[in-house]
Amino acid sequence: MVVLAKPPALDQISLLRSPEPGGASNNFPGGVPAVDLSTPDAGQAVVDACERFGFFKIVNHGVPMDAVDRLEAEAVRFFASPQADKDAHGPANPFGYGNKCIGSNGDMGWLEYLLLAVNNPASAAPPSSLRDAVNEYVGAVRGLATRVLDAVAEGLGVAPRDALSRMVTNAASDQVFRVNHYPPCPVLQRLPDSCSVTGFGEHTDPQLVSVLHSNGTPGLQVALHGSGGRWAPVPPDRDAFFVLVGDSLQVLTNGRLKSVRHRVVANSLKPRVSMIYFAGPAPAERVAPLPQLLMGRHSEYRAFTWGDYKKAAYRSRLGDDTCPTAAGPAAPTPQAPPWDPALLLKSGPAYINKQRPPCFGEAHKPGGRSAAATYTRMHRRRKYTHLAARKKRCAPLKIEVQRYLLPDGRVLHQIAQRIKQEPKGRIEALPSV
Ligand SMILES: C=C1C[C@]23C[C@@]1(O)CC[C@H]2[C@@]12CC[C@H](O)[C@@](C)(C(=O)O1)[C@H]2[C@@H]3C(=O)O
Ligand SMILES: O=C(O)CCC(=O)C(=O)O
Ligand SMILES: [Fe+2]
Repeated sequence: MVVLAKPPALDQISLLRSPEPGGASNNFPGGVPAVDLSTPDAGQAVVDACERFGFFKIVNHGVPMDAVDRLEAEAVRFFASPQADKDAHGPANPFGYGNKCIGSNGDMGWLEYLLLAVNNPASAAPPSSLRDAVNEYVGAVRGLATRVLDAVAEGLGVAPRDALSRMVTNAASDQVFRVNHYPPCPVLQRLPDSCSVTGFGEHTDPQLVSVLHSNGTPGLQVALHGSGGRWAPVPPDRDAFFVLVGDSLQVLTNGRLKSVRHRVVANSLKPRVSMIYFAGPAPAERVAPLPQLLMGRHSEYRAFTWGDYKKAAYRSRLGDDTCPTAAGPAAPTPQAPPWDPALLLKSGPAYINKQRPPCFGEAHKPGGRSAAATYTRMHRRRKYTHLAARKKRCAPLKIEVQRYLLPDGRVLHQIAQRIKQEPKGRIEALPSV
C-alpha cells in the first residue's frame, strides 16, 4: 500500500457546487422526522420516515448522555494530540486512523477519523481511555440500532420481531464504528457562497442501518428521495441520534425502504465531531428480500452475502460535484461504479421494437431517442404509448440487457450487447428504473 508522505492539500479535496445558489438551501419539509421509540406507534413512525426519507432522528433514546459526552471528549483529545501519535494508529486499512484519505480508492475529504471493527479486537486499537469510552458508547448504541430494527419489523408487519435485528446481534455480525473529526476550513470564507468543501463525499452506507451522533456543528446533508435528490442540510441536534437506512435494509425490504444518500460539507469556523455505528450482518449472512415482504411480488434483488456486497461496496468511490474554482484544480470526477460481474442480477434478451417497432433512423434524429433510452422508457412505463404512433418500418431489435445491483442498492440496466441490427448511437449505462 502506498503511504502518503505528506497529507494531501486542500486543493486535492473536491469543492462542491450546490445546484441552488446559496448552497443546499432546501430544508427538510416539516423538519427531520423525530421518533420516540418508546411510544406505541413507533413502528409505524419509523417505517413512515424510512419510506419518505430513509432518515430520521430518535428522541428520548435512553442512551446515557454521560457515555456520549465522555466519548466525544476523548475523541477531541485524541484528534488534538500530536500528528505523529495519531499516525501511529494509521493508516486506516481499512481500520485505524485516517487523515483526509477515505477508503482505498483515492477518495479524499476534509476530515480525520478513527475507524474500528466492533467485534474484532485485532483491528487497530485506539489509546486505552478512548477505547473504554468507545466500548461503553457502542454497547448503548448497538441497543438502539436493535430497537430501530425491531421497530422496522413491527411497522412492516414482519414476524418474528427480531427478523432484522438478529442479523446484527449475531456474534459474527460485522459492526463498524467510526469517529470523524472535520476541522474548521477557513478557506471557505474566501470562496463563493455557492461552493463548499467536501468533508465526506456523497454515498449511501452499505449496512442495514447507521446510528449517528454529532456535536452541534452542521455539515451533514441528505438527498431527499423523490425530489430529484435535492440536498437537505440536517440541523444538528446533540440530544438526538440520527438513523440512516443502508443498502442492505433496502434489499431486505425489497426496496420499500430506500437507503439515503448523504454527504458532509466542511464548516469554515467550527470543528464537527461525529460518531457513527454501522450495523452490518455477518459476512456469510444472506441478504435478500424477506419472504413476508415478497408475498407474490417480484424480487427486485438477487440474493447476495453481506461479505460479497461489502467487497463490491468497498471498491466503489464516493461521489461529488466538482467545482473548478479558486482553490485550484478540481479533484478528478469519480469513476462510474464498477460493474462487478458478481453483482449481475439477471441477464437476458429484451426487444426494443417487438410490438410497435421504433425506427432507429428516427430514434437518432435530434430529439429522437437512443436504443438505450427507448429501452428505459419502455421498462419504466411498461407500455408502449410513445411508440404507438410510429409505423412498423423496422425489424424487431433484440438486445441483451444486464441488470446489476449497484453498491448503493440501486439496480442498473445496461445494454450489454446488440444481438440483431445495429442501432446507431451510444450504448450506455442506464440509470435504474
Ligand atoms: C470510499 C469508501 C469509504 C467506505 C468504503 C468506500 O470505498 C465506499 C463505502 C464507504 C463506507 C461508507 C459508510 C462507512 O463510513 C464505511 C466504513 C463503510 O462501511 O462504507 C465507509 C468505507 C470506509 O471508510 O472504509
Ligand atoms: O460524519 C458524518 O456526519 C457522516 C459520515 C458518514 O456518512 C460516514 O462515515 O459514513
Ligand atoms: Fe455514511
